[in-house]
This record gives sequence, C-alpha cells and structure tokens, in this order.
Amino acid sequence: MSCKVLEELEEVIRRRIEEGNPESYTYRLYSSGIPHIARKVGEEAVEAAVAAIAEGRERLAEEAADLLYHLLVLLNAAGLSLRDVCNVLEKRRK
Ligand SMILES: N=c1c2ncn([C@@H]3O[C@H](COP(=O)(O)OP(=O)(O)OP(=O)(O)O)[C@@H](O)[C@H]3O)c2ncn1[C@@H]1O[C@H](COP(=O)(O)O)[C@@H](O)[C@H]1O
Repeated sequence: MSCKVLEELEEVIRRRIEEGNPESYTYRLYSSGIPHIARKVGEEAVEAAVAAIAEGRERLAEEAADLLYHLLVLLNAAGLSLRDVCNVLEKRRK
C-alpha cells in the first residue's frame, strides 16, 4: 500500500517539528503534548463519523483529511511513523 501525498505530508510534519517555528500549527500542536493531540484526533474522528452519517461524501472526505493529518502528528509525537502502521497492516493482510 502506498499513498504518496501521505508520505509527503508526514515529511512536512517532521520538518515543521524539527524547525520549531511557533507560527506553524503543526509545531504548536506537537508542542501541546500527546494528551492534547490525542484529544484532537478523537474530535476529528467524531467529526468524520458525523459527516458520514449526516453531511455527505464531500464533507466526509474533508473530515477524513483532517483526521489523517492529526493522526500523523500523533504518530510522530509517539515516535512512530506511517511505515510502522503499514508494517502492521502488511502483517494482517490475508
Ligand atoms: N494538512 C494539514 C491540516 N489539516 C488540518 N489542519 C489544521 O487543523 C486545524 C483543525 O481545526 P480545528 O477547528 O479542529 O481546530 P482549531 O480551533 O483551528 O485549533 P485548536 O486550537 O483546536 O487545535 C485547523 O487549524 C487546520 O488548519 C492542518 N494543518 C496543516 N496541514 C498540513 O501541514 C502542513 C504544515 O502546516 P503548518 O504547520 O501550519 O505550516 C501544511 O502544509 C499542510 O499540508
């Protein structure tokens, strides 16, 4: 499985965190710590679920993009990468 834009986004996130620029939303989110980032991931997941039920496919795609972005920041903060997640998915593949 590969998704080039996700890999590129992961790299941008990694760079923003390394640069430590407080104007970057990514850096500010990262700096807020895992509990806060995890709460944002939960909120974005709920927003995606609501969109799926009541707001249509376009909104769902947008909310899913928000969720994936926040999940990538959470993975980075936890010392994990998209590669680690892909490894799990590959092992599960039947
Ligand atoms: N993909 C995203 C992305 N998706 C969502 N968001 C931000 O996530 C936030 C979510 O909005 P909310 O209303 O839930 O939260 P908020 O009130 O703005 O923020 P909180 O104080 O609640 O955290 C918005 O500010 C969005 O701009 C993103 N911010 C950045 N990116 C990517 O990350 C890259 C680096 O961004 P910067 O760190 O801003 O340079 C960008 O080039 C983009 O590609």
